[in-house]
Amino acid sequence: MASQPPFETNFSSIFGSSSPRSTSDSNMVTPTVQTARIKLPLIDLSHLTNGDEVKRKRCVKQMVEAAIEWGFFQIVNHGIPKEVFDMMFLEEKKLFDRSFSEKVRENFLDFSTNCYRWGNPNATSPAQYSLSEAFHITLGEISSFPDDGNNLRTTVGMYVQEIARVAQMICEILAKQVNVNPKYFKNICELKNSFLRLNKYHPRIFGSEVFGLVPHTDTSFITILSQDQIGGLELFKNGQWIGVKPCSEALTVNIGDMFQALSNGVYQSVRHRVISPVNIERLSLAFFVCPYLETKIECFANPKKYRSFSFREYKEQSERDVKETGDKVGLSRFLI
Ligand SMILES: O=C(O)CCC(=O)C(=O)O
Ligand SMILES: [Fe+2]
Repeated sequence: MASQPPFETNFSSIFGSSSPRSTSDSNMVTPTVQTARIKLPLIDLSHLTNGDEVKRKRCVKQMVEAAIEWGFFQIVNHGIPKEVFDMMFLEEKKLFDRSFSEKVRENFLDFSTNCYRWGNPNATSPAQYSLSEAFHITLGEISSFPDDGNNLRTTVGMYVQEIARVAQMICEILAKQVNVNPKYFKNICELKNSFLRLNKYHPRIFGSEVFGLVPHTDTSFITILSQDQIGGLELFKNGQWIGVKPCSEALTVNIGDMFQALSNGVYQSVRHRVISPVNIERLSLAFFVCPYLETKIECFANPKKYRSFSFREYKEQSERDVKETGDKVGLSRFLI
């Protein structure tokens, strides 16, 4: 049974028969606006705990500067064993290799409704279509996962526990620098609304104007991404798209909308996208640190840039905007 979603049929049913096809030419072309491939600021987390106060302060400073200037950085020496990633990527691959008809089935592996996503049913133009599939797994549902003999539950549980520890440390550091009580992020593992998104990008079958994942900002406080060595992630900075070089052993961290709001716009939730790989698949794992739905997001600075709102309000507004326009409007809706 085929595991791949019917992207081509779906695409032509949304956009008609004029779907952009890949040609040998367009296979070679990356979107015209991309200009450079860079290494993000690389932060060595071992300096936070090795007892050298000068190095610890320098490490904190680097992280804060990266969050302000780039909204993105990479971290190494985070303390998560390589085997944890190897096991998680293996389980991710096995999950995506299940047949498409199984993956779309209601209650597949007891996952929550709408946890499996592919394409983009709300796309109003090819540039809003994503040539990828994803599973969203919230922390809250991991404990109720069935043990189906495939190690999925134990592996996801172990992965999330490790990532959440690193996420909490980063959130606390970033919070302190913008006068938010670090306790705000205490017990991230208890934050049942945080979730893991498993992404699978398919080899390019349409023209290069169809992305692996459409340009977006993350709704989270921060997102921690683990990716293979294929590459394709790009971020928007100073009016141009910049490709991020994958760096082995490193995790990519980016600021999401909630931290931009909480920091009164000091930290940047930067738009990013994924370019479809050519002739190869790409897997990634994104962990999104999110609050409870009723959590009020309110910055402590004055004058305030954004009015306060609940996370539920933000998500519902974004969902409405995506349905109506194919794209989320985001924080600009909450400017004072
Ligand atoms: O896979 C990637 O490189 C990025 C994933 C991403 O941006 C997301 O899941 O929000
Ligand atoms: Fe993202």
